Amino acid sequence: MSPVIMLVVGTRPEAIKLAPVARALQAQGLLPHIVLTGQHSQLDPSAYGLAAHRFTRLQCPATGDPRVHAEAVANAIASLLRGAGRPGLLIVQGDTSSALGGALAATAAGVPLAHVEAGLRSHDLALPWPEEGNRVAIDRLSQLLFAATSDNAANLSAEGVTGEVHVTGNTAIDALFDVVSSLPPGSDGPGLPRLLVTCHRRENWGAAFTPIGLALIDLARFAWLRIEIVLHSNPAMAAAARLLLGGNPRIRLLQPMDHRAMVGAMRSAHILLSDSGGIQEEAPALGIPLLVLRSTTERPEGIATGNTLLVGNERGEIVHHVRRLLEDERAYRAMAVPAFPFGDGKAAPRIAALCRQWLTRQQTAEQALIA
Ligand SMILES: CC(=O)N[C@@H]1[C@@H](OP(=O)(O)OP(=O)(O)OC[C@H]2O[C@@H](n3ccc(=O)[nH]c3=O)[C@H](O)[C@@H]2O)O[C@H](CO)[C@@H](O)[C@@H]1O
Repeated sequence: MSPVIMLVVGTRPEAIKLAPVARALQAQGLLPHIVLTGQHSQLDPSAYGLAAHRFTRLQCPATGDPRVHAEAVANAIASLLRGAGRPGLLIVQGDTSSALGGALAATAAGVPLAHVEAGLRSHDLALPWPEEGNRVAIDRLSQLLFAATSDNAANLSAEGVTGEVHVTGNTAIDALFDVVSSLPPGSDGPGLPRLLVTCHRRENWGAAFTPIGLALIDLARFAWLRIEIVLHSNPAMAAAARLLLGGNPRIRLLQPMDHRAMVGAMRSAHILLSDSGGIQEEAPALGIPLLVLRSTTERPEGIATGNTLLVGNERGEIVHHVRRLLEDERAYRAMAVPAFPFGDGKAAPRIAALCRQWLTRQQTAEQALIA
């Protein structure tokens, strides 16, 4: 019987980034077992190709305190691991409380742990919170660490992690390429310049969203600028956006969309304004300038290639940087050259091959012990 590989999925980005890994593991003759934690309760596995695999749904919806949620996920997965079909490897992705819960459960059960998107660091435990602390802890516990970039691997080496580190690229680019190859050619044409916005990070919740919203209202005075904000499944963020922007005829509020529609929307945008981690990886590959609504990032590679720029969440700064890109053709073009610092779209097959090799080595070592 081929080894079972358990993959923990709690949120939309984890589904997007682990679906290519599940497919690649299957191609290696391994058996993916998707564990849906319920952190994003509306997550539909079939929307990401995950329903093709064996999957188990846990009832661990996100809670106000991510530490409480991580513990709930850890307990739920621990009981799974005590049951039949103990996996040869448990894989988590990124930095959510679902990922941390999976890592804690695997470690407690003595199940080997692999981390996809290992080594991302803002080097500030308070920002983003709790993600920076989650990913440091997960990396400390992992036997296999799949770093997207050499910068990420250097972070791991500096921390003296004990697991095996491999630079593989980020599977976000695998997923992006899959989607782009399925989209009709070209975008919806030049049209009016489109500013596409997403905003969901904890540090931009509540009152912190106000300056961002006011900046969009300021920018909406340019009648020739089409502004669209894609709402997030997080009810707090959607409510804040509706309250501040809902009545503005020049700002369209869009419902969360599936990944294919989102990539299509990003590809036809003139400028992206977002606090998203995944969009920081996708924008350079799409060649769409991205202004990041954060004061720090664990993805400095996109800044180094000139595709992304940190603008924070101050009203004046946001307006200034959007206007600069709209009015300064040279500045715009400098940010609009496609670049691939986060990978070549082949990260998932690399990760799957490395998992296969690691399992084979483990089996050989165990047999040698018995012999
Ligand atoms: C601190 C931090 O940065 N943490 C990140 C956070 O993920 P995130 O910030 O990337 O989260 P989002 O922005 O929600 O997702 C983005 C993806 O969703 C697609 N999208 C967007 C809107 C929509 O309507 N439909 C869509 O399909 C979009 O194209 C993109 O691919 O947690 C992940 C898991 O641990 C981490 O990996 C990741 O570091």
